[in-house]
Amino acid sequence: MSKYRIYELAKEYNTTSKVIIDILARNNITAKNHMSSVDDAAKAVIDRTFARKAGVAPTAEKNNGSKPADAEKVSHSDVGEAPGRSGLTKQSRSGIETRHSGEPQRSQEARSEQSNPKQQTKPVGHTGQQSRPKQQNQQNQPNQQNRQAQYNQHNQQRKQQHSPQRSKQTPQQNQRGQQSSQPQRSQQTPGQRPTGSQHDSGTWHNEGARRPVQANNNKKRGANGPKQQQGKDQHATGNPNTRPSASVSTAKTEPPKPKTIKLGEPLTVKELAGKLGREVSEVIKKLMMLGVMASINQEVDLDTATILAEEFGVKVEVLPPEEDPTEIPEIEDDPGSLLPRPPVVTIMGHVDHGKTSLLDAIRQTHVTATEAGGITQHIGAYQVNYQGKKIVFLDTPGHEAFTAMRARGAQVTDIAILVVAADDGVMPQTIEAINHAKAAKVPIIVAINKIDRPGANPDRVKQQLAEHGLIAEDWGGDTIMVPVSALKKTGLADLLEMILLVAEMQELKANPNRPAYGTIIEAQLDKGRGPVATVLVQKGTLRVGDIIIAGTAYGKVRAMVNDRGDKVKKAEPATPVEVLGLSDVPQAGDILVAVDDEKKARSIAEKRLAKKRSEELQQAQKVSLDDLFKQIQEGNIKDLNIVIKADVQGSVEALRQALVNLKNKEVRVNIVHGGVGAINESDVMLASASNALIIGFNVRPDANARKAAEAEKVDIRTYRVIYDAINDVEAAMTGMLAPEYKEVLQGRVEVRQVISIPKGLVAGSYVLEGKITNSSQVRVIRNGVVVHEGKVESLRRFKDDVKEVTAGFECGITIERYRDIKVGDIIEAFAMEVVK
Ligand SMILES: Nc1nc2c(ncn2[C@@H]2O[C@H](COP(=O)(O)OP(=O)(O)OP(=O)(O)O)[C@@H](O)[C@H]2O)c(=O)[nH]1
Repeated sequence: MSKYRIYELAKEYNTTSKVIIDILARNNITAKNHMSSVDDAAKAVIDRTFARKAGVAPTAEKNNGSKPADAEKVSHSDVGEAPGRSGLTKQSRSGIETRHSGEPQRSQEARSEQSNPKQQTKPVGHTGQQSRPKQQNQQNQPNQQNRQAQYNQHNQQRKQQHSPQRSKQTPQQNQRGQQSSQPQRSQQTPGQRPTGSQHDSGTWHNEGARRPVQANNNKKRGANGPKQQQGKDQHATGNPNTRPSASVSTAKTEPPKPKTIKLGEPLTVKELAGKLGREVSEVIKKLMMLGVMASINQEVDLDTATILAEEFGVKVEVLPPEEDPTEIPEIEDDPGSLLPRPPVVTIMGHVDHGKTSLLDAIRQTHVTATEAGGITQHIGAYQVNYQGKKIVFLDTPGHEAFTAMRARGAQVTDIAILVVAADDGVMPQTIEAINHAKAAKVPIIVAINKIDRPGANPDRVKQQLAEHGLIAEDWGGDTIMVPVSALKKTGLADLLEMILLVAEMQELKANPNRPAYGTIIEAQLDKGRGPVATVLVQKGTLRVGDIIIAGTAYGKVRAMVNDRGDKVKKAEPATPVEVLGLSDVPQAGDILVAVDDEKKARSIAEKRLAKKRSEELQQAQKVSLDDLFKQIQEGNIKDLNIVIKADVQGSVEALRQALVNLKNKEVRVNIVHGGVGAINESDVMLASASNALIIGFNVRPDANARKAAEAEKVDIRTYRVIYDAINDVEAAMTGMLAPEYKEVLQGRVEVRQVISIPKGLVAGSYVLEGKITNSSQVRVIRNGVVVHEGKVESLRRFKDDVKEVTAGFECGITIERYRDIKVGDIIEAFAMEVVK
């Protein structure tokens, strides 16, 4: 019969003597103090009690307060002594240490859950702590199997009782809790180890250090990641005390994941990932799933960014676009402030159909005649009074001006008058004019002109126009067609009446009581008056003294002159006036706006100028034979557009055929236009618009074309031999165009003695730096001035010809066809190298 001291039992169970005495007392066994001895029966009671209560904190112990140090000891030894636990990282060990030393709250919680030191092995069944029971068994010998079974059973019960969420664990997790996890662990990669440790309460505090690896693993494991996250969350939820520390460490290591982001403009994938708090790779992957292939620095438009953000569960707040500093916000007019205004009319039509004649006829009949003594001044637009109502005619016939303005965003015309000669009928430019007016959604009134002519056939004109969608009213359509004769001045009143009628239907209105807004119709630099611009005021009233900005020009209105040459102080809507006082000559179609601050006007104008310059620089990117190959390589050019001009049609065709056949894998030659005659401005404009280069064979560009080509950065190449043209284009396409050279300095030589020989002069010299060779090009410099440039004729050391002489050596140099060498001259040796 063995005897056991109370203190020995207490020591065995890592508890206090009082706990042992209390347990014995409850079992009617008396033990006075820690030195008291008890028999086997009492020992069995203690063993049973601890085995049964494993995992439950005995009240007595709670009351006594377990010793954290004890708990630590167990934990440490558990971990530290576990043989073959290489999978348990140092991190998780240190995690346990951290838990006890740095997180008293957690220790408390751990204590309360694990009052029994054996319960330190609570995570049995969790992958990270498998060896603990075993190790514990080494320490606590009796009834170990029994206790182990009881412990496991209890542990399972406890999980179910105390952690409702845990019961929701995935089967896998439950399995882990019940079975030995060794097989599972063996399946895990080292990177997965922390997952098991997650269930080890101690490792929560080490999350921060481990998280990046985990994040990686999650990425690698794909679907496993969220599951593990879920498991972790469950754990955290099931154990409220652990939650704060867990969430704190999460916040520390993971980028914040916003619920809402603000986007204002397209941004790169990298920037977007940053805003979303995601890895760039995640964003790229999601984009790929959306069918968008993008690299890290590629821009994503707002729509795509919004869809992508929503995929991540992030709401997007779209910010209004940033204000363009070169733009002046338009003033919205209150409908109540609008008053009727005169219509603005443009006359269009085919060449020689009588546009100018018609304009003149109207002006003479209704301006000069009605305004007695009035001098009609050409300012690009004029007002006509008819039946007490005003009509503004733009005195810039032809659709070029009309479309040029439209291209600049200015819509000045309310009504288009299409002049068609009754004898000639519809011609190519008539059709163009119809299309331009239609594109601008401007109503058309047809003036069938020259009805006085013997061959005039208005019905044929109507017939032809009907084919282009303009059906005369008397034919059941809605296009007003007025027969007129500009020469005989007949039908003009009818035409004006119709203009007023159409204008009335359009209900043209503007607010005269606001800062002026208008369009530049014409502008030029006047020798005496400086920049002069004709402005059609469209809204508001322009006054002398107003601060204005028009395109890149700005200034203060110094004076205004109307179409009759009168000085005026103000111009109301639909009034054309000449304006003086601008800093520069604006372009036709520029918008003129009156602003309140001259500084602001200047600043905006300067910004516009800078913008224009940068746009011009971009224009320089136009195709040219010199950089064709580079552009092809950069993928900028797939079609090489060419305009061909030649002296005869045969040459045009020959060139066209030969050039088209030059196509290769990367680029295809496309002849946008081929014509006979000198290269003119219109060829250049066409080439500019279609990013083409111009090839001229036996023709030259005229002065205007040259100027335009310079301005538009259009490459013009002229040839006298057809094969040269073909060879050049071919060479440019393959990057074999005659190379450029650059100068490379080889060395500097000082002339110290001049020796006269029968053939000429030898410069007895000393190479100061670098070298000079017998094939060097040389520059003779005297007192800093270049006095000669040529080539080395001979290079000698003593009496021998040498190929080169380097720094620190003397030599004799003769220079081709140069005899004026002097002592003290510096000879610069250089070579021309090909620029790659
Ligand atoms: N018989 C007759 N001749 C006219 C009439 N109108 C214009 N002409 C003549 O037609 C020719 C061309 O007239 P323009 O007014 O210069 O024609 P346009 O359309 O302005 O021509 P471009 O400015 O070159 O486009 C001139 O010789 C005019 O005298 C008309 O009503 N009857």
